Amino acid sequence: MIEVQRLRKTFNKGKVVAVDEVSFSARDGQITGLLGPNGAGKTTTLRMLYTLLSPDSGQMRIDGIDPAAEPLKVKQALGVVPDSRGLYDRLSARENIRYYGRLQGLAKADIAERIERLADVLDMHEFIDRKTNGFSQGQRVKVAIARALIHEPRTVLLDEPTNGLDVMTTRALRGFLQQLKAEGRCVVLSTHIMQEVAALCDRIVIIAKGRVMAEGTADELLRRSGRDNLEDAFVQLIGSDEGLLA
Ligand SMILES: Nc1ncnc2c1ncn2[C@@H]1O[C@H](COP(=O)(O)OP(=O)(O)OP(=O)(O)O)[C@@H](O)[C@H]1O
Repeated sequence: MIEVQRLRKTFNKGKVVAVDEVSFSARDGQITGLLGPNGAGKTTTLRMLYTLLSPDSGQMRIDGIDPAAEPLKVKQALGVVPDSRGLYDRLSARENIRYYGRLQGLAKADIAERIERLADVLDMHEFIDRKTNGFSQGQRVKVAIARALIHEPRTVLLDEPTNGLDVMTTRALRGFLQQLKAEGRCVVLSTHIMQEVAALCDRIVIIAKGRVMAEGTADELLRRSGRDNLEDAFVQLIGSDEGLLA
């Protein structure tokens, strides 16, 4: 469970307000989507949650833990797929994932067994022992996801996870995220693709210009906007369709 209250982050000595009093919650057993155009503040919000940035003000709790006060504890509780997938190119996929398992303090045998399981569900066997240098986008995302999940975190944050993926890989990834949800995990993803939130998310947090414009289920957002399709509802709630992809 994630709870965010009045989170604020500025850059360039306060001139750029990236995140402006953002509040939302994300529950276990649900997929929550942060939907917003480019530059809305999605990545900055996620970075604060996973302790890469510290907020100027506001509160965050992940399963009751404050990332600012207990960053190590939060790192153990979270699985993160960041926007830059950041793999070690000279290591194989298996070595990349194993390295994270070791950082999380897992036993070698457990890591080996979990890598096999993740390679099965993410269909990675064909490339698991190749160096990641030269990997396709889809292969890189799969390694980043396996790496994020090696310690079986309760909460999973994914920054634009389907960016650059083809239709088949996107479908497979969506199925995988549904599986994480069915296991009772709290899944939060950011995207600027409307179809993605419509297809996948139980709750949608619409962000634009650093602010939450609306939050709710797809049905609630439709009702609130008075529109009969999500695309029109999003445009109505954000005030523009600039930067959003259908
Ligand atoms: N390190 C930084 N220094 C200065 N400005 C930044 C920094 N990081 C983010 N910003 C600015 O903060 C705003 C929000 O950026 P952010 O990356 O959070 O948006 P986003 O919603 O993730 O967008 P996208 O969909 O393009 O990834 C933008 O105006 C961006 O230029």
